[in-house]
Amino acid sequence: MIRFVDVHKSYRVDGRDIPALQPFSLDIADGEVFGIIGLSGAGKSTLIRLINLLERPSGGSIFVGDTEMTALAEPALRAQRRRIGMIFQHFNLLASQTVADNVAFPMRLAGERNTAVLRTRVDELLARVGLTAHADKYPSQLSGGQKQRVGIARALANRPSILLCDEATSALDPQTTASVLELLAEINRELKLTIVLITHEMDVVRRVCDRVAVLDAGVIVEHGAVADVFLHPQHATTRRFVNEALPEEAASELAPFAQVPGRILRLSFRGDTTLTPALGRVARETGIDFNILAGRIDRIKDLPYGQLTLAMQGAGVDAALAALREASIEIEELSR
Ligand SMILES: Nc1ncnc2c1ncn2[C@@H]1O[C@H](COP(=O)(O)OP(=O)(O)OP(=O)(O)O)[C@@H](O)[C@H]1O
Repeated sequence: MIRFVDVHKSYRVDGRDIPALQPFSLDIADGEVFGIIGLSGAGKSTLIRLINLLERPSGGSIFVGDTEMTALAEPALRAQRRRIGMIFQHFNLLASQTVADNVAFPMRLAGERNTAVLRTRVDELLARVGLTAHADKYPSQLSGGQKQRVGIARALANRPSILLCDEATSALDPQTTASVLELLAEINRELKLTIVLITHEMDVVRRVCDRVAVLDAGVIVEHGAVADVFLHPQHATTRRFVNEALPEEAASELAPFAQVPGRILRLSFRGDTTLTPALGRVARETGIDFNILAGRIDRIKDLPYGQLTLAMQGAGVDAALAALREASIEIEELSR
């Protein structure tokens, strides 16, 4: 468990304290993928760097497991930091060292000198990230996605229990982003590692995170299970992020429905309800008519979900809505 208790952070600039994070408390559970999303300057980097105390909080306590990080002196803190791996937007690899030496670097730093041990571990890590054939290359000979895989292998070298990802896919194209996110999900599943990632893209959150916190100007305005936040965003900033990830839905809300007869409804299906023909059955049973205006079927991490915006008409609409709710379909009435 990573636990923030009444933590806040200000930076001192020209003798003045500039607040970066307002007081907050937050728990991140062992083994989960936790996303922190926010616009530039919202405080994401500050928040993630508090976990390994690359930034010290101005107040409050931070715990990793049973250890109060904020109470540790420098040598003990260095030892604790080895339990926390980190990857970065611009990879931060050593240009003059090979892939294998980059991966071995944190082990050497931790005092490992046995070349056989180092080689075995490096081989194992490079196999995990799919770079066995690239061990003797230099970073400049690799693509962005390959560099980030080296970054991931290096971050895992000392067998951390937490992996911090600081905008790890922001410099990558969409296809490479997808494959790096898939690798992070696999590492989370197989190594049971806790992953905390910061991003400004809701799609990154949708693909890999279990829970998410939304940061807006230093304040956590919303946090919860990704499916809940995604399907029912409460805060204006969250809605903006969700609309970026679901452009068709956003467009459908703006479409001029004035010409369409009936009540405009948005139905959300999650998990098993996406697989049942509930809408057809309810329409037959209640005699309503419906006209589909927009829709999408996708996944939130491993959870299939669907959203349909439709116009529904007929005497049986209220009975139909009750029957759909009975079938665990969420319904929102959209105003025109
Ligand atoms: N070392 C620093 N000294 C002074 N102010 C800082 C420092 N680091 C960050 N800040 C300020 O703190 C606020 C939060 O910055 P932070 O980098 O945490 O945000 P962010 O959400 O990660 O932004 P980005 O996505 O642009 O990296 C900003 O107003 C920023 O200018």
